[in-house]
Amino acid sequence: MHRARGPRGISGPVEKAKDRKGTLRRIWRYMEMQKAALIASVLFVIISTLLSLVGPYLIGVIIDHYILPKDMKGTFRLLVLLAVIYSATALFTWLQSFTMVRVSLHTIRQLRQDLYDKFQTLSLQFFDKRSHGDLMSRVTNDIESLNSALSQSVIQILSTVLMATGITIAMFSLNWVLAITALLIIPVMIFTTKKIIKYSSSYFIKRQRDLGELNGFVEESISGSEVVTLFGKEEKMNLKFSEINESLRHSAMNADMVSGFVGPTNNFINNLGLGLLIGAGAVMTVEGMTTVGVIAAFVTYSRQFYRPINQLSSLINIFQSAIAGAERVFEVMDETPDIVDKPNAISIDSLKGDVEFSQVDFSYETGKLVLKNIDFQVKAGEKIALVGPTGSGKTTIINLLMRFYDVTAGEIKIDGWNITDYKISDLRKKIGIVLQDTFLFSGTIMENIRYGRLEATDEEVIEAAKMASAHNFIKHLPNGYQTTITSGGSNLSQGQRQLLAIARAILADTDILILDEATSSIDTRTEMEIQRGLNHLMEGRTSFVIAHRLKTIENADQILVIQNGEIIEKGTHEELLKNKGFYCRMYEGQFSLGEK
Ligand SMILES: Nc1ncnc2c1ncn2[C@@H]1O[C@H](COP(=O)(O)OP(=O)(O)OP(=O)(O)O)[C@@H](O)[C@H]1O
Repeated sequence: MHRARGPRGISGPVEKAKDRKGTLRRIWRYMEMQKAALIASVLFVIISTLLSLVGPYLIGVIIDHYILPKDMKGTFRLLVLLAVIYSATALFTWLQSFTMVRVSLHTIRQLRQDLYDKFQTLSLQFFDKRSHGDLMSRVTNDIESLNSALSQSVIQILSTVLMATGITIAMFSLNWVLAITALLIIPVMIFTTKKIIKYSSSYFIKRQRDLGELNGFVEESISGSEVVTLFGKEEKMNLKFSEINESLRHSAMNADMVSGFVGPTNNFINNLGLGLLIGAGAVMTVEGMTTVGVIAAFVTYSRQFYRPINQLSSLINIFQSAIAGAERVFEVMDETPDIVDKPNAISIDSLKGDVEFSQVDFSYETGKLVLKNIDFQVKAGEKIALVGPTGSGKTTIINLLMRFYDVTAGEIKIDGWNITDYKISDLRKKIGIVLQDTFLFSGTIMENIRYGRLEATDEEVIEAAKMASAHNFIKHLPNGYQTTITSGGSNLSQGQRQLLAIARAILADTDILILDEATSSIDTRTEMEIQRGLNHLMEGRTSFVIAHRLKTIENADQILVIQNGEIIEKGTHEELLKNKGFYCRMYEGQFSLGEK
């Protein structure tokens, strides 16, 4: 989430962590690994703060004891000392931020790694429940805001507090009347800043909302650009966009204008305070209660004092929202993976391919059964077709077989063992999928096919492409197997993408195969090639085919007709036709539409 931030660090409403202590403790556990660097950094902060306290004091001494008595040599000597002190301050400030950035980056790297590792262990069920944008934002924004909080705000908060304490002590030890005069101005400053922030925060909320709406709108119109063009809605979208854009300009302007008052107002109050200090100092000097040098020291101190105090509230805000972000990251880390290997999970090199579903029930959300009493057996090497209306549960059966989800009741066995007995990664490796929407990544055709088995040689890749009937079209591409595919494969036709997926699956040579047939129409020639490729692929392998055109499954060993999560008919094509049930009606429906 983008956080609106006004000038001079004034921000919109700050999100607070629910369990701040617990989250801090966990962040600490990460930072602890860098203990030495952390201690060094704190030490550097203390040294640089102490050094910057010496400066103003020394200026007072120079004025009173050297400049006023006209001791030029002594003045010069002390000026050199002052230069050394200021240089050392700069050096230690740099050292302190350098070590802290290191600590922070190491911490963040570990955190990011842990979060990524965690993602790998979570099931699809977890990802179903959350928006991808939200998860992405945890990996990027939340971790990044923690990074900037750790590398900057923590140290700044510490140095501000140290500095404020140090200056207060120094002021009181120099002259308590002047100290009280200088401090008087602080409550006034805090009070006015608070008032302005309170007034501007409603504008910030509005700006944040407008910004969110704008981002959402842009995201939608980019991802839906085809649909927009198709329906000729460009003009309407443009109008809507300029409306939101204008609204954002308006709210951002209000927010920035109001918060822009803070800086000048504080400056004004600062100067007022300074005037007061000098006035009081002048009277006291005349009365012999203080010296010009002390006034000079006070002026410098109060400059050093007000600036960090001004920033403190925004620093604390940054820190708080970073803690809230960290809490969201930890939330993901605390998810217990619901699908894990059993302690003695079996490793497998190969599967024979006997599959059995016994009275399997399943629900994605508790209480809403998507599959009811699914019961069937498949012998190794058989071809099983799953047919049924959309939403009937065909993909869900496959999801269960791959163990993307675990059954709610009943059991699934492969080669006589419950699938929960196998190592999940082994099981998934032995089951190949050719999906409707083939996943192609940007890279060459060769690389995309090789994704099926990374150690395959070029010859093996070409052999697989030949078996898949993909070789012909690849050969005619400008760069053959070296042709680059744009991400998602948009420079290939749907049929060509399917052929590549088949080649990939042939290369992967898995023991069980799942085919999700393409729904979109493909020209007859490519269709025949795909069919030929698929027949090669399915030969001797247990294959599950989610079929949309019944023509392609006439030769299946078993057809399961699914409706509303139940198997309503089961048998071969001929048997089901004879039954004159649902399948028969579907088949005749497609036949009369000329699909046969
Ligand atoms: N991740 C999910 N979370 C919740 N419900 C889901 C999820 N996936 C699918 N469903 C629901 O489960 C039911 C079965 O869906 P499934 O995808 O298995 O149907 P399908 O037969 O494969 O449909 P299609 O032919 O359209 O692909 C549907 O009602 C669907 O809305």
